[in-house]
Amino acid sequence: MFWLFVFLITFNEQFIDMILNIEQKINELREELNRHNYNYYVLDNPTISDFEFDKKLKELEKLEIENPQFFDANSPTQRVGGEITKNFATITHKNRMYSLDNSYSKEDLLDWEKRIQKIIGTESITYTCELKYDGASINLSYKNGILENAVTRGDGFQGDEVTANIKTIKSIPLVLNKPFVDNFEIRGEIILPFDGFNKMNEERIDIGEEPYRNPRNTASGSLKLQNSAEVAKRPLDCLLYHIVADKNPNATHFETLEKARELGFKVPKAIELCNTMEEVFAFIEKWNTKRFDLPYETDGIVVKVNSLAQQDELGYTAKSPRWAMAYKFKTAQESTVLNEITYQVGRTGAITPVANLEPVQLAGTTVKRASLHNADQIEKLDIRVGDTVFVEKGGEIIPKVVGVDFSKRPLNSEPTKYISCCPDCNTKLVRTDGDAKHYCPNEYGCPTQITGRIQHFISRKAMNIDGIGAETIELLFKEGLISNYADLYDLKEAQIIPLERMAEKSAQNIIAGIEKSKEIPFEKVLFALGIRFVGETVAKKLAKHFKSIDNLMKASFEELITVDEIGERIANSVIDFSSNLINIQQIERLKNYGVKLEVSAESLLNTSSILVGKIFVVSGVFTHFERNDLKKSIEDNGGKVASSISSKTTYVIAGDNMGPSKLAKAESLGIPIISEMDYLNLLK
Ligand SMILES: NC(=O)c1ccc[n+]([C@@H]2O[C@H](COP(=O)([O-])OP(=O)(O)OC[C@H]3O[C@@H](n4cnc5c(N)ncnc54)[C@H](O)[C@@H]3O)[C@@H](O)[C@H]2O)c1
Ligand SMILES: [Zn+2]
Repeated sequence: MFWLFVFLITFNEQFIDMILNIEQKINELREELNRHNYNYYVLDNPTISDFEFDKKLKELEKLEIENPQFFDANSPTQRVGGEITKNFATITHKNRMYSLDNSYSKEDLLDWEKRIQKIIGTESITYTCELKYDGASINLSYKNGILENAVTRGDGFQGDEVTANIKTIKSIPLVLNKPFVDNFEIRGEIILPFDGFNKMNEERIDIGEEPYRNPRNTASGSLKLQNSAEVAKRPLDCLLYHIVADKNPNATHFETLEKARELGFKVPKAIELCNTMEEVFAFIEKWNTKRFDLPYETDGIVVKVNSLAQQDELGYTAKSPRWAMAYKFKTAQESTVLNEITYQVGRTGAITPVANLEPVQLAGTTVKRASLHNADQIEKLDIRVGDTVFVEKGGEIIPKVVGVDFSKRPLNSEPTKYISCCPDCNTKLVRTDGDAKHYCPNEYGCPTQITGRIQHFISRKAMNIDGIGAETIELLFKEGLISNYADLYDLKEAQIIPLERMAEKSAQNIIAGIEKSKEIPFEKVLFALGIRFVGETVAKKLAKHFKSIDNLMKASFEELITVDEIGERIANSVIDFSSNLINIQQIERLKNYGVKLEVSAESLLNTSSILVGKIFVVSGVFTHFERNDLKKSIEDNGGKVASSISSKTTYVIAGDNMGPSKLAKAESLGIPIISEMDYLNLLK
């Protein structure tokens, strides 16, 4: 009896322990997943892979189903992951926005089919198969054929009103070209096609900034920018996949999508009707490889019950429709051995660590090198030479190392020590607060920075010098013929002919190309100078505003930041450049050689000085002008455009939907608010 008693107590204690452990585990998982949701949706900066995230979510789901006493309506399994922000007006969705249930295998899809067959009471179900576009979800509301507003998914109940940003996307119709029901919502995904993404990154690399990680996070981050003129510069697009309408005249999802396409919406062509799961699997197989040819990222396919009546019957769980199921493709990932970490120096001195890999086949290409981003990334993932690492390739140009297979770590492995000195000139590297990268500060003595700067100077978007390539610059530098871009204009044919792989003809071409670059307009010369953070667009703005290098180099910090879109960081960089003696001397030399360092007479002709001394703030959406053209017109006529209202503002030009805070500020300071027609009258 006594022993039985002891047994029962211990058994009970063990049981209680187990339950406590489960509760703790559930809480830990919930906390962790909430944190990842925040990083992913709010910061657009995930710290684990989607696969890992989904695995943890499934683990939590399983524990919750097995232990229903710990149910919580706020669990990440019960809620859509996004959040609303304080930066935009909050709008409550008329119809809730859901997420999608995910599956990774054909068995999962067959299980799903069984579940829904049981609910509907029939075996024969027709499906629509679509691609799953990887971006940020958006809900567009149309009233009487006109776009009323655009709202992000947010937490599914409420989202951020980002209409002004969405209006910058050319493929979204503001007015429908055909009648449809008076009120409806259409849902889609805001994406950033690879082309545009890669171009944006080239520009960032050009001005010495860290490239964006992937199109999805960049698209989603773009939607949350405060300045829609900035959004307009990003080549976003919108792919539509769902209409919600009280009086939808169509009986099926497929027909509704075709209707949406007729109305002028971009509905991708890769949509198919499937009458069996076999056909669904064939669709999956086809796109599993064809997806690499698409101009944008897809992370899977979505299978939807086609009949809208059956969709109604199936309804929704707390988080997703029962009538749809996503099937996720495995990311193109391989593991291979990391042989060496090398470090590249950019023209701005930024150091980039590069993984040199045992060659591996990945999504149709052989990968030998992959990006490691920066020191933090190496430390966070604990990447070491000799490790077997996972390499992923999306549509980005450079594949990336995403993790380590710790089970294969060699016994003698040692943590990676990030370099502390420049691999090229041995100068001690610096890293400023808030900067992810290390820099070599030896701007004018570091060989790679010197040649990098000259290579940038001659590049196509800059001085566009024919006849010289990157290797020629290296050769000329090595031979001691040039050590900065001004030296190019001193080169003589006779100095070039004797060099390796050179002949009279090539030497002539080089000299002719350099000579011709003297015709390149000032704005391109300004870009070619390689001032940090002064990319192509900023160079244009500065050239237009200051008209000559002398004016620019004399400009004060205050004057610089009054120029539209020039912030403190660029202003400081221009001032640093202008106060450096080496630069001052080089600019003087370029001037003497006849390089264009001021705006030419003809480009001054199209302009007037009617608005000189007047400062404008432009707010809202306009009918006659595109916002950027309006700004250009002000500047062309000598006026200045400022981004915020102050006592110095002369006029505020207001279009539709002017922000209420701007309106209040203008009124409180007594600044006249004029329409675009009033503005045109000013020019007469
Ligand atoms: N790595 C992380 O830290 C982290 C954190 C949170 C979420 N995530 C990832 O985000 C995803 C979860 O996000 P989610 O809730 O947005 O779900 P989801 O992206 O898996 O699927 C739902 C969304 O798919 C989109 N979609 C694209 N094409 C569609 C189509 N043809 N039809 C219908 N919808 C379509 C819709 O916007 C919809 O809201 C998971 O893949 C998860 O791994 C990752
Ligand atoms: Zn260096």
